Amino acid sequence: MNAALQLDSVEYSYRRNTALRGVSLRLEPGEVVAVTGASGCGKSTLLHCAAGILTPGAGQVRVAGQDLAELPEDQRARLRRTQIGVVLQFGQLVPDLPLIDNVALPLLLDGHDRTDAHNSAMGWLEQVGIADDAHTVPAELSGGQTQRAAVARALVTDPAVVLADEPTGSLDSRSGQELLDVLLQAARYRGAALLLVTHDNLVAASADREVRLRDGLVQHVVAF
Ligand SMILES: Nc1ncnc2c1ncn2[C@@H]1O[C@H](COP(=O)(O)OP(=O)(O)OP(=O)(O)O)[C@@H](O)[C@H]1O
Repeated sequence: MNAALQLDSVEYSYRRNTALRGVSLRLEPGEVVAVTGASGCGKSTLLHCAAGILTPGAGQVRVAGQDLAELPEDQRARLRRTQIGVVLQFGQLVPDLPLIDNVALPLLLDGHDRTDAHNSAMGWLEQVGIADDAHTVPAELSGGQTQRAAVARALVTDPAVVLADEPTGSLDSRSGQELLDVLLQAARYRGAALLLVTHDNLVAASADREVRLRDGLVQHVVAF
């Protein structure tokens, strides 16, 4: 069976600054992997390569069996839109759009009917516990609420892979734990593979495996 996400010998350099030196990683559907390591070791670069935001200088990234580099641009964009959900530290929601529209956006961009998209968005807002805020704009909500909406938006297309870069980093510990629970439950419930970049040992311990990077290489892997 295809891995949900597979990285083979991925290298990436920012001009002369080499951030990844050949990282390989495989996530099965439903698996949760934490990527840890000191600041600057390459965690975010790894996540951005997995998301197709950055193109590796060498190596391969496969999502649901498809090599991102081999797809024509329009198919790659569609794969990214439908099979990869991304949650960043500060939700990245559209500020002027009510939550329901923010969450429905990936479906609308993919050509779904407006009513269906809104129904799915509402279902996800319920699942992450903020259905009452569906018609509120992000600026009027707390960081914890907007991050929940970001999780809903990342999952609304039923992606094969969810990539989260310090998703709890802007939250106090209680809101952070609640958000993590929402993310873990949602990913496991749907069978999405979850790659979680974190500095936090407690967050890492909630994963199935911890992949520790050092200077752009996998230093070691811990299975929990
Ligand atoms: N846009 C950029 N231009 C040049 N160098 C960069 C850029 N982004 C990251 N780097 C460098 O690449 C290396 C890896 O950075 P990256 O952000 O992936 O690390 P990180 O482990 O996510 O760090 P942090 O935990 O601080 O977020 C670092 O040396 C960093 O300085």
